[in-house]
Amino acid sequence: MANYFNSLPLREQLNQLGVCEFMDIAEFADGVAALKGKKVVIVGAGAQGLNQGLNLRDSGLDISYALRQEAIDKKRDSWKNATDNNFKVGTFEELIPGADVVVNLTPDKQHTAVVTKIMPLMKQNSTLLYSHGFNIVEEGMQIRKDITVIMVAPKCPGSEVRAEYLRGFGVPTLIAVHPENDPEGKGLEQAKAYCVGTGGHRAGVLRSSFVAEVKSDLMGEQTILCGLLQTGSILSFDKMLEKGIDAGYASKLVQYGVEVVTEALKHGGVSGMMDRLSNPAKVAAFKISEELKTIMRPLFQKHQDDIMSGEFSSTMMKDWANGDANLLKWRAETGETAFEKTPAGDVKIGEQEYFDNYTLMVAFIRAGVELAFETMVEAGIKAESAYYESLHETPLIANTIARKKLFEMNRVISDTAEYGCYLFDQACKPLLAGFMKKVDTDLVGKNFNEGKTGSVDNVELVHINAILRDHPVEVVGRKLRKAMTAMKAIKTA
Ligand SMILES: NC(=O)C1=CN([C@@H]2O[C@H](COP(=O)(O)OP(=O)(O)OC[C@H]3O[C@@H](n4cnc5c(N)ncnc54)[C@H](OP(=O)(O)O)[C@@H]3O)[C@@H](O)[C@H]2O)C=CC1
Ligand SMILES: CC[C@](O)(C(C)=O)C(=O)O
Ligand SMILES: [Mg+2]
Ligand SMILES: [Mg+2]
Repeated sequence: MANYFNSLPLREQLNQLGVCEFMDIAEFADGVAALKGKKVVIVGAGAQGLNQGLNLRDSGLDISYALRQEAIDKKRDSWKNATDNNFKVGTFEELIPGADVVVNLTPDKQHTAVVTKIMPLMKQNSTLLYSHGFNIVEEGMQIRKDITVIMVAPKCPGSEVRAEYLRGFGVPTLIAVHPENDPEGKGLEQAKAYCVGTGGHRAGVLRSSFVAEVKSDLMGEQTILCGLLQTGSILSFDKMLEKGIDAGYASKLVQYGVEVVTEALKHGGVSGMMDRLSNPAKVAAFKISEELKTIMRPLFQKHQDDIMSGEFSSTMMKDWANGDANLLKWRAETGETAFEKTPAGDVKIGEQEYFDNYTLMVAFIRAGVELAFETMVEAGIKAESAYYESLHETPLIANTIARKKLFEMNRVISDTAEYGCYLFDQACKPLLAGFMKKVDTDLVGKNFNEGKTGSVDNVELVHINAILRDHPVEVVGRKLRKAMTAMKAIKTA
């Protein structure tokens, strides 16, 4: 097998990279009809598998789980997830032959092995569904030509796919049909029906391509969504300890601060988040984030370049072949950081205090969101796709850090995302060493406004507000958030 993207002529690469059409909710008027009465068999009952299955069943679809024999024999978590929720569970041999749609929600590193096993069992003209295009695009998996291959990719961790559905909302989703496998032309209707079943149509759906989804998803998860939230959290906590801030306070500020700060992002974009600062703090955060953008831009561009060229995928696949040596090493190192090992203190921190005492995280998030968006767009990814991957998903990842720190984030995201997150973190921390030397407690741990005159140059402030509001991520964001009519605010800590 060879990297599918690299096998395409440049013209077709750009064509598939540029597939991105915001779908009007009226296009989902048929609901789940295209899959009603069909047998949908999910392979894998993990973060995505279980939560998508719960939503799909609640949406009236026939859902069962095909698990590995050993998972059944040893009653592993996947078996417990499925049986505890009263789903029918069977082996590949028992369930795949009768399936109309087989949903592959196993880890990316297992896809080739899993698809090789299940494809011979799949009936003629059935459908294979992915939630990430890595196996098709980066590994170049060839699927039997009578099988329809589609993708429904939630831009969100599995736990939030379920949580937002239960709130009556959903998560932004990319849907796609693999152009090499749509023999009966039914792929798009089935992908739309599946998307309705997960609730994604309520949050916003992009008709995308396998190529566009992979190249944007890998970039978002490695940089702003996971990598920078990890690096920013660890550096912020270490700086507060260095400066003598109480460890319990520091831990709570970092663990819950990213959720509180990004909740403002969710509703008002970058400018909405920045507006929560005092004007003097906003000016400072703007200047700091400009400096952060300058320092980190080459790293963001390297990640995007390596994703486009296939260098990232081949590097990660070498680690797969080496028993996940780096993944496991970096996971262990993260677990040993002071932030991860220090419990949040039993201390009251008001919602506004998270903004006033954590200006640094606001600066990190503005820099990361804009950098990720700018880098994706300059690489040919369309603005709507870049928005979902750089801004909209950030608060949903922050929710996982608030739950149980970086451990929880890295547990619920995919192994692919976890590997990319560590890859970024390993490079970004030393890159920011010089910058962090200048950071003091007014930016992290104490109220920025304390002991300051509070004066602001009005002309400068008007200029900064215009720059923030006119950034392309804000322009596309205002349009997409308008479509998310049912989005619910969450009760933050
Ligand atoms: N995590 C996320 O939030 C997101 C993930 N995705 C994509 O969704 C897919 C699934 O990811 P995710 O939910 O994180 O995966 P998880 O690691 O959470 O779950 C994997 C599931 O697959 C099973 N499994 C593992 N290896 C095999 C195998 N060789 N054969 C059969 N079953 C196997 C596991 O059960 P057991 O080991 O017990 O057999 C488990 O139930 C990936 O393609 C990922 O990129 C997309 C968007 C977000
Ligand atoms: C952000 C990581 C992710 O892409 C996701 C939850 O969307 C993943 O692969 O887990
Ligand atoms: Mg993703
Ligand atoms: Mg991903």
